[in-house]
Amino acid sequence: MRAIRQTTRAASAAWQRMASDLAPVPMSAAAARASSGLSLLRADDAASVDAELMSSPGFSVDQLMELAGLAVATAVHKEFEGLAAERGGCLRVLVLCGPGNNGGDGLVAARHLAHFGHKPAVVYPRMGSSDEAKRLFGNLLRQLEDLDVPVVRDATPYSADVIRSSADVVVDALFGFSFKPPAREPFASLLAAVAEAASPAEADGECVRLASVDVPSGWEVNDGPQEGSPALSPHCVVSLTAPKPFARRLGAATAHWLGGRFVPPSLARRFGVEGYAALYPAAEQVVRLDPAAMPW
Ligand SMILES: NC(=O)C1=CN([C@@H]2O[C@H](COP(=O)(O)OP(=O)(O)OC[C@H]3O[C@@H](n4cnc5c(N)ncnc54)[C@H](OP(=O)(O)O)[C@@H]3O)[C@@H](O)[C@H]2O)[C@@H](O)CC1
Ligand SMILES: [K+]
Repeated sequence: MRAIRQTTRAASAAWQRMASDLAPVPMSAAAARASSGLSLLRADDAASVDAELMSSPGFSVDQLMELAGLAVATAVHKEFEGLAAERGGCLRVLVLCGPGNNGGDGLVAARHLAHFGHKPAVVYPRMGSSDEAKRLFGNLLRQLEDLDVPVVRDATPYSADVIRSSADVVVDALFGFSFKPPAREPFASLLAAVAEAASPAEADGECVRLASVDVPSGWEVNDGPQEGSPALSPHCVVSLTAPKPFARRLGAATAHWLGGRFVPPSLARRFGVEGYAALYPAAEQVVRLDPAAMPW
């Protein structure tokens, strides 16, 4: 009898061990995001994806920038279609371009916005000084000149009032995933002016609409707005390749678009971002993300 009880106890313990092995283990939030392929791309991983695209699939920076800038222009056009209709179909778009590739995306976007029938103007205070930067950005500037898009190199006249009176929409292409806060001049003053111009003016509640390319400039890529520096509140963000972790800090009122539909699945999988490809409808180059459907 005692032997039977011992055998029964041993069997029950073995069963409990087996049952606990089979029970679903609660997933960490990060593991859940990775398994859905909808991870957020931290700044250093975004730089790695960029570098790998240019080494292993052999993309040139011109190719990627062209697709990124076209996605930005398309998202801006779609997001502000209602406003454009109120303005007779043509928006005055002030495109603020920084010294790196985020600024290059802005130069490309300005060209496509002109082709879409809008009226872009570019502020481009500082261009990279390497031979490669001079070639790449020099070509983009010449292409804008051919379309009679004005390019201003001095940012100092751009106060909040000047921005409000000269633009319906501001495209913020000042800094992307390589930004390290705090912003230095002349960008710090320009950011303060844009932040003010994009907040409803007390007098009439009118403000320019602000679209940020990849990252709202001045925000830390992984952590979001920084205390003590002017924080942009964009109406719309166009993430490229995959959203970065700052996306958790976007308010519900901010439209979030995704573009940069060029990452091969094998590379995307290695960074847990392969799920974004399925969100694009048919041949669209951009998709408006539904925050409720994102695991972050
Ligand atoms: N695969 C993709 O997704 C693709 C991404 N693309 C785009 O590239 C973007 C990343 O471009 P990126 O690496 O050139 O860097 P970006 O953020 O433009 O800025 C670097 C510049 O800013 C400067 N700078 C930094 N901090 C500063 C400060 N506090 N105050 C003042 N200046 C400061 C820095 O100067 P430095 O500090 O080095 O002197 C340097 O000159 C990415 O977000 C996306 O938009 C597409 O074009 C192609 C495909
Ligand atoms: K930006």
